[in-house]
Amino acid sequence: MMGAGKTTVGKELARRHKVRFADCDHEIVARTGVSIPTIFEIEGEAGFRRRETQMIDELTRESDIVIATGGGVVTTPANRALMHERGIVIYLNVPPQILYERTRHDRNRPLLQVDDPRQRIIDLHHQRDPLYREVADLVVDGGRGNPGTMVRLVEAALQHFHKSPCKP
Ligand SMILES: Nc1ncnc2c1ncn2[C@@H]1O[C@H](COP(=O)(O)OP(=O)(O)O)[C@@H](O)[C@H]1O
Ligand SMILES: O=C(O)C1=C[C@@H](OP(=O)(O)O)[C@@H](O)[C@H](O)C1
Ligand SMILES: [Mg+2]
Repeated sequence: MMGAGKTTVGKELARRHKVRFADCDHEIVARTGVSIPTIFEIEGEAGFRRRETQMIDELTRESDIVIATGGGVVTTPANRALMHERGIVIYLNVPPQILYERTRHDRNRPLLQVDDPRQRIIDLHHQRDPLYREVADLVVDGGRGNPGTMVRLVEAALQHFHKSPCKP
């Protein structure tokens, strides 16, 4: 979910393991030359989702990479299939109240620019939680732990996890 720490934790995880890090949103911004809110404004959420699917397809072809997705990536079935087939998918599960506290001052997430962002987060979390669980290989529960703690929880979960390579 937005505010779970995908960008922060993913970057640190990649740094510690000396592999490339890519943030799907940042890659889209770099390619289009405009911000996420501007893409939503001009092309709507549907336009953003098309760009997101294109980027997930590109990034998941790479090896030795940690990819932070945007929180809405799971709403597109094609993305769920690509992630599941090509990667080890980690769901950072963080309670809505903490997600709200972390995102309340940020203006860069168009879906939260509403009258009641706290309720919006509760609703999105409720809708998406089953999808996150469907696609995830690992669920890491995080709440008050700092980013370093989250990175170590992810590493511990990965240590005991082995996924067979995908079939051609
Ligand atoms: N474990 C954590 N503890 C405290 N703050 C965090 C933690 N993880 C992320 N943050 C902060 O929360 C905000 C959102 O984090 P971010 O990595 O952008 O989340 P996401 O990419 O999942 O939306 C940032 O300000 C970040 O510094
Ligand atoms: O949850 C979502 O639908 C979104 C999450 C955002 O990324 P973060 O999860 O990194 O905030 C970004 O992709 C866009 O604003 C939409
Ligand atoms: Mg992010």
